[in-house]
Amino acid sequence: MSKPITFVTGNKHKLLEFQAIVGDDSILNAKVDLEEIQGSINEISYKKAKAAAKIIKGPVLVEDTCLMFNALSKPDLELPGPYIKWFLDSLGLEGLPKLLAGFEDKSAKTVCTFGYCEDEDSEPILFQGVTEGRIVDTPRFNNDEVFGFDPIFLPDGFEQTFGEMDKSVKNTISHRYRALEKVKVFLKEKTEKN
Ligand SMILES: O=c1[nH]c(=O)c2ncn([C@@H]3O[C@H](COP(=O)(O)OP(=O)(O)OP(=O)(O)O)[C@@H](O)[C@H]3O)c2[nH]1
Ligand SMILES: [Mg+2]
Repeated sequence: MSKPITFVTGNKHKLLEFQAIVGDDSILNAKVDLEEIQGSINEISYKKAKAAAKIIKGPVLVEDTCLMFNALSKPDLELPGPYIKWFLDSLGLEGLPKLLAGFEDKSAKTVCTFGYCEDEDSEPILFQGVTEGRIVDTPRFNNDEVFGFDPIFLPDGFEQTFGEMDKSVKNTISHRYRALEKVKVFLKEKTEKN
């Protein structure tokens, strides 16, 4: 029988969304804060997957999430991009939209990149999901517990930010959902081969 897969993340909100979207009890979880290199979105998830496989000594899934402000970005340079965690830490939800104060273009993208790695000697495989939207000036949320930048991201075609909408809605349009749709196809094909 093949070894169980472990989803490695230090973020409990990611884990809850992952479980709601994937609904597969056979996937284990390990709470490890993996080292995150400076680099492109794909390089970061690639290295996270390698590092996790080395620690877990078995097949792993990891993910890295970016928030990209189009006015601040150019091809292959997403900002705040993978550094959104540190921008959030230092500016807070109230401060982040101010980065766009001098720009008319408030459009943004959330990008989620899952990495699957069979073991530390294998090449990680990446799966990406993107949701387009824009940044609102003032945080808007309903849930008691706020997840990251959800309250300032308004997905295209919706009137509620990720922070206001029901989780069941976010989990059918989010960057994480779109990346996991690809992961699910991959895991299904892998199971069928074994
Ligand atoms: O509003 C949000 N909606 C989301 O859907 C979402 N997904 C991630 N984030 C935040 O963006 C940063 C990513 O950094 P990140 O990918 O390195 O995550 P992390 O360090 O928290 O966990 P991990 O690296 O152990 O998996 C962190 O501040 C996360 O809280 C989100 N915020
Ligand atoms: Mg991280």
